[in-house]
Formats: sequence, C-alpha cells, structure tokens
Amino acid sequence: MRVLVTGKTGQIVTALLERAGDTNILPVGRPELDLARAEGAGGLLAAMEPDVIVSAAAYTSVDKAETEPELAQTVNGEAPGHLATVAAELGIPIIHISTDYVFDGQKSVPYVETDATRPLGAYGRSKLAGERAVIAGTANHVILRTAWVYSPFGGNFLKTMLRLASDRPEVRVVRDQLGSPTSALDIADAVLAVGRNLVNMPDEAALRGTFHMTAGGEASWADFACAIMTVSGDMGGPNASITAIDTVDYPTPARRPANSRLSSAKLAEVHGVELPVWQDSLCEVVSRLVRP
Ligand SMILES: NC(=O)C1=CN([C@@H]2O[C@H](COP(=O)(O)OP(=O)(O)OC[C@H]3O[C@@H](n4cnc5c(N)ncnc54)[C@H](O)[C@@H]3O)[C@@H](O)[C@H]2O)C=CC1
Repeated sequence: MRVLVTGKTGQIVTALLERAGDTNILPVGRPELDLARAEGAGGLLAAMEPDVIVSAAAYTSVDKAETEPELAQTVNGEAPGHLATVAAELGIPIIHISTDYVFDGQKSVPYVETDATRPLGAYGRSKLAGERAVIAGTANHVILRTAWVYSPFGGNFLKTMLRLASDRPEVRVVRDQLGSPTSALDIADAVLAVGRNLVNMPDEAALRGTFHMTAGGEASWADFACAIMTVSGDMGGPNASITAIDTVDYPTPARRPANSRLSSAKLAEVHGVELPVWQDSLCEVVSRLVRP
C-alpha cells in the first residue's frame, strides 16, 4: 500500500514513517507542496501514485491562529478540499486528521460524531471548515478527530513538561480541561489500519465518514503532567512537582474546550480499531526522551 501523507516533519507523519512496516509512506510537504497554495497540486500528487492520501499536515499553532486567521483558514480550511478533489480524481480514499477543537467543550460526557460542532477559536473554525471541504470533495473519505497528541517528535505538551521540569522544581498545570492524551505512534497504527480497510473494501460505505480516535481513559492536563513526572522520575529523568491551577489563572489568546473527551466507540465498532489506554503508551514515549 502506498500512503501519501502531507507534511514532512509533523508528529503524525514521523510516527507513520516509524510504524510503516511494509507500507510505503510517501511524505510530501514544503517546499514542493505548500498547503497555503495547494490548488493545482494534482499533478504532483498523482505522480506519486498513492493508494490513499492522509491529510495530516496543518497550521497547528492554536494561539497564533487568533492573529493569523486567514492563513489558518487557507491551510486548514481550504487545502484539505483540494486534496479531497485530487483523491476523487484518482479514485482513491482520503483520510483527514481533525480535532476536538471543533467542539465548544460544554458537554458533560464524551463527544460523539453526531454532536453539534461549535469551535471556540480561529484554529477550530479553520479545522471545521477543512472537514466540510473534505466532505464536499469526495464521499470516499474518513475524517479522524483526535486530541491531545504527544510523541517523541516535534513540539507537544509532554516534551514541554520534561523541559520545564529539568530547570524548575514546580510546574503549574490546569486541572479543569479534560481529554485523552493520545500517542502519535498509536494514531499511526490506527491510520494505517483504517487505510487498509478503505483500500481493501472500496465499496463499503459504512467505513466512510467521520470518526473519533483518541486513547482510552481520560485525564486533566494536571493529571497527565503528574503521570509524566512519575514515569520520568522512575526512569531517572526530570521530575518536578505539579501544582494544579484553573484555566482562568492561565490565560491564553485562544480559548480551549473544557471537555475534549471524544468517544471512540464508532471507530472500534466499524473499523475494529481501538487505541490503548493512555497510561499504557506513556512509558514508551517518556523512556525514549529521558533515556535516548
Ligand atoms: N497536536 C495535537 O494535539 C492535535 C493535532 N491534531 C491534528 O493532527 C494533525 C497532525 O498534527 P501534528 O502532527 O501534531 O502537527 P505538527 O504541528 O507536529 O505538524 C504539522 C505539520 O504540518 C506541516 N505544515 C504546516 N503548514 C504547512 C503548509 N503550509 N504546507 C505544508 N505543510 C505544512 C508542518 O511542516 C508539519 O510537518 C493536524 O491536522 C492537527 O490539526 C488534532 C488534534 C490534536
């Protein structure tokens, strides 16, 4: 299977390259493919002869998007539509990665795929526009909404915590946002499994559509930080004490949903794909960072 993935350096593309096995991962990103100018990329993508396109690259700076909403909209809102159109022309499926930030976080239990969307900021609005563009571009799509992604690669919360813990005794972390910390390595396994299902069952309509895809279990950011410190400390790595604070005491340019929990039951039921509980994947990632 030949899997064309957008972006060359992101957490998910790097994890896909690592977990590929006998799958051929074909990353494409800047400078050949700039998602700010994705119209007309059809020839480039077709020449790579993919069996499936994974739309993983995105403008991911949630706070910066508040001051650059047009760029976020072009990259996250419009480019996925161009990719979906190319996939339709090639007669292949597209898997598009989206986010919990399409929701406002007001629900008291995990979100399901049919829940109403209401993004709180420019990033979420741009990602929701991207979902709609993919849906308009081809019926042969899967949208995978994930959340709280961490990995040994790129920038993420876990790496920030380890960096802060290595030069201070205490780190303040919010306790009133809930989600499921999700390893990009588990996401890569899931994306490959979904990709195989789509390629092997081209006429199975039930496999297409929107699915939630996060690790099992849930945590607040403060819970996640405490677990990171415990695991790191046990391995001889940095270990700061975590002080739980409220979101109001940690203002950011973009508002975040208080509830980022997504129910992944539909993905398990329809695709037979279930990510491990978050604590089970944490040790591997911490170990790779503190014992390189
Ligand atoms: N990081 C997280 O916690 C979450 C991420 N997501 C989604 O998952 C996907 C992957 O996220 P990560 O791997 O964490 O992102 P990342 O920030 O690690 O990587 C983003 C990638 O997109 C590329 N990119 C950005 N602008 C581009 C442009 N104009 N043209 C071409 N490439 C460009 C970057 O070079 C990089 O390779 C994204 O669609 C993101 O919206 C969803 C939920 C949570």
